[in-house]
Amino acid sequence: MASKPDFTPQAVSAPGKVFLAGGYLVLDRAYTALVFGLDARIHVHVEPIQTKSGVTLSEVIVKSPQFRGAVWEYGYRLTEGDGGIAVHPLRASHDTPLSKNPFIETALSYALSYISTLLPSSSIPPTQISILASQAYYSNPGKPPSTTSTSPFLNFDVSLSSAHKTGLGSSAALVTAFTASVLSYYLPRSLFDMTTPQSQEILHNLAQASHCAAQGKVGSGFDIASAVYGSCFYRRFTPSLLSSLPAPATAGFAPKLKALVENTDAVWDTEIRKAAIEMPKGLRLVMCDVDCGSETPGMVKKVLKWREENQALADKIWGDLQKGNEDLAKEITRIATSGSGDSGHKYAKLREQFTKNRALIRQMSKESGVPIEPPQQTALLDACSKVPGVIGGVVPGAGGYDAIVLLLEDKEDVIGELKKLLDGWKDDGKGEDGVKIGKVGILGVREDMVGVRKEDPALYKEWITL
Ligand SMILES: Nc1ncnc2c1ncn2[C@@H]1O[C@H](COP(=O)(O)OP(=O)(O)O)[C@@H](O)[C@H]1O
Ligand SMILES: C[C@@](O)(CCOP(=O)(O)OP(=O)(O)O)CC(=O)O
Repeated sequence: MASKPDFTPQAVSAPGKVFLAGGYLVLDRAYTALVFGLDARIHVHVEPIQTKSGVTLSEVIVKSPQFRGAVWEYGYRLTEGDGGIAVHPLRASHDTPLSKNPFIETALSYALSYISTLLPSSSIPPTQISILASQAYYSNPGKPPSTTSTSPFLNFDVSLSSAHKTGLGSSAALVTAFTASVLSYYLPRSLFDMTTPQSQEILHNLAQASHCAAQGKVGSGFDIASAVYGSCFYRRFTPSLLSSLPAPATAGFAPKLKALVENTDAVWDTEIRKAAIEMPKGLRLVMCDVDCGSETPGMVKKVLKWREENQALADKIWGDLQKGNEDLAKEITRIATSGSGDSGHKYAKLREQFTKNRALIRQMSKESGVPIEPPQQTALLDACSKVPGVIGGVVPGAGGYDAIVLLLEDKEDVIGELKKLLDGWKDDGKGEDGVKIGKVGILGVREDMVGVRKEDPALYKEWITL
């Protein structure tokens, strides 16, 4: 077995996402989705553990230093019966409560278990891992860590559980960057090199498996796919391909995980088309965070139940939307690759496509009784779409009250006008559901075509305390 001669710090970042088209449809393999990676990233840095006493315990310490009290300590050991590496949370002292982070714990146990199938367990020494996230993932205002700081990361000065998420897919970006940095740290380049398609596939499969396990459900996986590959056209994997995987630390977990990750049985049927999507020069995405107290749990369940009970009508809407989504992607990419025409005319078809797709989403909303594009969001999207230079917009992903995404000309005056509209935006209170939306703010993010990426470990100097 080839193990690494030395362990040098490694760092990897992965992007968040915005789902421009294909929400709900993507849950079914017969349909696809159009998802953009964002320039908001989660970074993970891995280095040898700094022990004061010189005693080496099988321990991994994970810190998220932008948040209060965000430290998780884990013990790990190789289990019998090919169960892989078991990871168990440790208490820093007897009187501190155990703090859980299922995404970290699961990503760690899956990554170490996979590594244990390639290296002897004596080649898995303890490490210290730090997580750093872009401001845009949270709406809490951050502060520089010191007055002389040059770091791009901010201190949120709240606990992670009280931070307010903006919905860019933090757990998927975290699991992807975490898995990639741990594999890059322990494995020699001959076994894992993130720049190769083979290693990206290994990363994708491993991150999908651990993200699903941590979430306790098999989602469509679009958020992991975009964290690994960046902006793409996505068709999901068959959900049952994960069902034969035993739980970590139970007999046979490690070889089954290896076969799944390396796709030995050719079970993965995910389709990721990067070439199908390109952002035209001079256009960009803008995401707006809508302040809204109401949350709508179970939207996905309700939509799927309605679809099951109204197959014929649902098939018609799903089919029309699929065509609309494909046309949208084609038109965006056509403009990106041909680029001709004056700007007013050039975007006419694209504008029309947004309008058509939104009408179908509203039909889906109305028929299923689920507020995917509720009237409050219709009013907001209509007003934004009238700002000169804004081409169109949609409620991203599952929809609801909490966000919109707009495609617009990347010019300061267009953003300026949009900001003016949003600063003065007031819900007219006419929504029959009684939900009133509050302030609407522009998030500091835009699309990014690049997926997972190696970073310079020096970027985190100010955050990594000995
Ligand atoms: N910066 C971070 N540091 C550590 N864990 C994080 C961080 N950001 C997100 N997480 C983990 O991801 C979880 C949020 O995931 P989830 O609820 O699925 O939201 P999202 O839609 O942003 O993915 C958090 O509870 C935490 O476990
Ligand atoms: C409904 C969906 O198709 C899309 C949900 O998209 P969001 O962008 O709303 O995603 P979250 O990160 O889970 O909040 C469900 C899915 O594909 O998993």
